Amino acid sequence: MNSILNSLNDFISSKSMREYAKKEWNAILWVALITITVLLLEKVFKLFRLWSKARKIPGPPCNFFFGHGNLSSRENFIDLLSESHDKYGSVFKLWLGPTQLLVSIKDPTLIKEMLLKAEDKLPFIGKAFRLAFGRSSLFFCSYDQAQKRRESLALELNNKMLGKANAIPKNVVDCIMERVDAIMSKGSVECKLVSQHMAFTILGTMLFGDMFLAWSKATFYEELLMMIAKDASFWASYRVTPFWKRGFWRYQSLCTKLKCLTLDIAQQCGKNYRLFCHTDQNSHIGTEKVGIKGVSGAPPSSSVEMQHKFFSQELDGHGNAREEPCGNIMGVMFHGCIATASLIGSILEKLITDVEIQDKIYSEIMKVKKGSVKEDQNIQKMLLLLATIYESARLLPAGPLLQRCSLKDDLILKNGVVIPAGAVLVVPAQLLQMDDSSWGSDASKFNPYRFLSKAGKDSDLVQDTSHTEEAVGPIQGSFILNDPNDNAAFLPFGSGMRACVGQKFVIHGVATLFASLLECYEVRLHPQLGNDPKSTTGPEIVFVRRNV
Ligand code: HEM
Repeated sequence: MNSILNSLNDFISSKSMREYAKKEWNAILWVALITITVLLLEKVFKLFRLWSKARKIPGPPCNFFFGHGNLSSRENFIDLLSESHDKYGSVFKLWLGPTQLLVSIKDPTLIKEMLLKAEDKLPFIGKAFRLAFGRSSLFFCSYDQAQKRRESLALELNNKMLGKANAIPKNVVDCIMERVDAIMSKGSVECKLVSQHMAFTILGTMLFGDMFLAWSKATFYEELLMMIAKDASFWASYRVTPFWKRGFWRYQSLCTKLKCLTLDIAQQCGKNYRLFCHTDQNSHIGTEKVGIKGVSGAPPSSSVEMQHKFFSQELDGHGNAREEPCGNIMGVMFHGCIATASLIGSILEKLITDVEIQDKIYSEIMKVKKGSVKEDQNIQKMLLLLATIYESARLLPAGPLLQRCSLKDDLILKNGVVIPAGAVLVVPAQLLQMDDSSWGSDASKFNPYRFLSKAGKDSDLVQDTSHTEEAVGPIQGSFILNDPNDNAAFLPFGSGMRACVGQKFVIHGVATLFASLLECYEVRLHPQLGNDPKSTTGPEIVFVRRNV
């Protein structure tokens, strides 16, 4: 009897347990269903919000659900933007997909406003850096995450490095010149290759110090960086990271090698700094021991201090455990080398095509040198050289678009246009930098004098001095150099909240390099190999030693 009662009890309790479990399960399913519905409704609501706000921005009609995606893959996207701006005005929209809105802005005043207000970058750019170099804060899409590191790098670059007469030390320039001599002994050089090498040496010594010049793995590092640069955008363009592709893993192994090399040289730099500080600052032993070339006996310079600060922050992940050690160093090397090489290449090309300007810059360099008691180049006085750098940057073909977005808030421009949050904002910088309305009728021509004004009359810009008496001789005293950023259509370094933090450093560094280069050499187009239209490496050039 007892056993019957027990089994009846068990049956009832297991039945109520089952029912309880069933109810629990149903409740979980309901909660999941409600959550998914809320999330979907939120997405649909956001989509309607995006569509209704975007409706007010002019643009080509879009009858296809997937938008103008086919147009964005048109061979020359810049031509498409140019045509659409002519048709729809200074702000227009394109749908790249049902949820992807692109807004292009061409009016300089609106651009300035937008670049100040839109603080975030496109997730695509952050992804390219993250896939190659791991998580880092510089080049991160959200401004909040990048701000602190941006500010510290900008402060270190601008204050400490520019406190000196030259942005890059003389021994670095000498090292590059030695390399140019060695290349020249073999004949002509490819413009692209020599520019890349110059940029790499400038950036390497800026970040890693003088020991970078003697680093045996520097050539391999340069090759690795260029291989990664070739494929970075391609792998980042996948929506889902393509772990199943062999090519992706080959790319990842290149990135891992680069990380190991960066850690290696960064740790050596850290050790060097400590050794450097522990030895008697007035003795020569310290620097010889650690192999620092060309600075024997000098106390730790501000640039060495900067490197130490940069490395200690980088090696300990800048206090953020989620950051890849040295991720920012690799990012700066990557972006800095490519962009600086492109600028140096652009200057070299302009100098070989405008020999008259090259001769004038040479006279200017010699005049400044004669009047200077110090061995350092006095770059600030080389106005035509600096104006040539600005003008080459203006005509720089690299980076035709600036890209931004505002991840959280809508953007309201002064002209009343509301750009919904999450839209891709582009500025066709290349179009703007060659626009007649901002630069005059000779906008597409190389004319460095557009950045010079007659002294005493601020607004009196030099028009075309190529045939005037003044233009033949050096120009200091009678001219002043305009701030290129005064013209809102000067955007080779971007503008606003996410503008390039390396602008001043690069302009001064490249000027120092060219002042030394042009003092010793004339740069000429190779008479036979010169301009091969099929060449992907730029024109072949020769450096002809001057008889001084
Ligand atoms: C000729 C050389 C260079 C050019 C033409 C250049 C150009 C640019 C441009 C166009 C941007 C985007 C700006 C924007 O969206 O408004 C940028 C961002 C940046 N540049 Fe450069 N750059 C050069 C060299 C350098 C160097 C040498 C460094 C560092 C030492 C550097 C550090 C940065 C950083 C950190 C950013 C990212 C800012 C951010 O996303 O918050 N750049 N650069």
